[in-house]
Amino acid sequence: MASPIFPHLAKPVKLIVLDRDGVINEDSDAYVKSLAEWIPIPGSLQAIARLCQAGWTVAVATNQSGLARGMFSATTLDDMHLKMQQLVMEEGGRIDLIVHCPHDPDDGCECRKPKPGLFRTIAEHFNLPDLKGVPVVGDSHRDLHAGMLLGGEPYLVKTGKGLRTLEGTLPPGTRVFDDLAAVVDHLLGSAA
Ligand SMILES: O=P(O)(O)OC[C@@H](O)[C@H]1O[C@@H](OP(=O)(O)O)[C@@H](O)[C@@H](O)[C@@H]1O
Ligand SMILES: [Mg+2]
Ligand SMILES: [Zn+2]
Repeated sequence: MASPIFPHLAKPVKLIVLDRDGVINEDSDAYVKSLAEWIPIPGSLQAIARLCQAGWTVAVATNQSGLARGMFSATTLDDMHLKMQQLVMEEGGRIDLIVHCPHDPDDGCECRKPKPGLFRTIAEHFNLPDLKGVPVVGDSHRDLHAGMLLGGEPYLVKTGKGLRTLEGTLPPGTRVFDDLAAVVDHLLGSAA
């Protein structure tokens, strides 16, 4: 948060925003519809815990149109996020905020990525004017685009739909890594 008197002394905000499907857990073209289908990507939960232990705040921004499509209930989604939170906590970390878009693509909402609504909610939650300098990690172009609209720094992972996304044109300045664990190695300076 910029200090009102000495903005140049404002501490850098160690906040990161993660996409869910294809970054934290395995994605599926048939949607992740149940607790059993919510399977962590190897290394991702531990990567989140390493960030937390280094003083980072972790937020998740996810499109969940499967709700509007009737593929799973809000209760099932809550159960998935409880499982995600519990597994991260077992690794010694925590997820500070999870925001999701429950709408159908045709609903014309403001929160479905690539629109910036979820990222605006995250910035407001942490009393930030924007997400300048905040890493935004995704496997789809819409994740990166939405985060950049608030000033976020785009990071693409090759997990989930990442390799497909790589076939297209990436936003300028996008950094590409194999997976979330490699992004965290980079951010914590522990990359070999
Ligand atoms: O990657 P995040 O945002 O966490 O979640 C993506 C999911 O909500 C689903 O989003 C769908 O896109 P449509 O919503 O049908 O366009 C499809 O891409 C599914 O394969 C995917 O599982
Ligand atoms: Mg995704
Ligand atoms: Zn929405």
